[in-house]
Amino acid sequence: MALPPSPPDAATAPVIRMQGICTRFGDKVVHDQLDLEVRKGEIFALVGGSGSGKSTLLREMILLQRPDAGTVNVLGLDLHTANAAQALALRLRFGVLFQQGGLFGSLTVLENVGLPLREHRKLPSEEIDAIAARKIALSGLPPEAGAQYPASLSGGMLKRAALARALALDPELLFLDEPTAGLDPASADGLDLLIQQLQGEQGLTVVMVTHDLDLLWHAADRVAVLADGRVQGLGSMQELSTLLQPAVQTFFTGPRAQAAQQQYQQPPYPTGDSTWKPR
Ligand SMILES: Nc1ncnc2c1ncn2[C@@H]1O[C@H](COP(=O)(O)OP(=O)(O)OP(=O)(O)O)[C@@H](O)[C@H]1O
Repeated sequence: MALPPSPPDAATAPVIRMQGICTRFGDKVVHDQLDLEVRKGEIFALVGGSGSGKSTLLREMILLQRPDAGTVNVLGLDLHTANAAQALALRLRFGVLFQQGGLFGSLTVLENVGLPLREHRKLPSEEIDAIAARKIALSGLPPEAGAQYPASLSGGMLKRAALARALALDPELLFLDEPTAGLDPASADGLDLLIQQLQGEQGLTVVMVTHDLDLLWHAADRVAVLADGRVQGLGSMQELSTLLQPAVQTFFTGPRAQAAQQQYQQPPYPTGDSTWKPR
């Protein structure tokens, strides 16, 4: 007698499943029968050369764009057949940090972070401010940052404020488009740690597009390398480093790539510290 199918393992069940994705702009084929799965609770990175279709893929996951063919399923909802109400309900379950931050310059940080709550939750104003203040703290900003306007913030603080807003509605999924782009190394390192902390403490699934090799080595659980319209390699950076495909090897050759790998393999921890473990 045939055994019943085993139930999906909740720990590794896909929260995003893309199958047979084809995307074209005019004659240009960006995705060609691309398949991809993101598992619950992981930090998943999309990498690839310029124009390889990373941002387009991210836009297809967050309902900003439709592929020409294929299916996209996010948190159990098939985006192709979803109606407007289902799509809106899904949007409220994920947060997005766009590359430019996207904060409103005429609003304070506290008002910016509170905006999604004002739009989508019927809560008293004081409660919204209190939640927004908690998200600001969670994002590593000092409480006084809430009263500041975006123009007076540094690049690193702006990213954290935008992250606080992306977290306002307690998302299950967090999408990050080049989260460390344009940041000085110290701010970028701070954001690396924050992303890992959020994933660990809030149980978030994180999907990010990045070129930041340090972020990939230190934070990403799995990395998908896009080239020629498909995923050419998938795994941890350690696993990818053993693959020979040229599109994958790009991330492991050259002085910057090697410096990032060495830094990961020789972290600054006291020698003899047996409690330290690499991710
Ligand atoms: N709305 C659009 N209209 C026409 N072409 C587009 C559009 N959006 C993206 N493209 C093209 O699709 C290709 C993939 O773009 P995409 O932004 O997804 O690449 P990417 O991998 O994110 O690149 P980068 O790392 O440079 O940001 C590029 O050649 C781009 O010019």
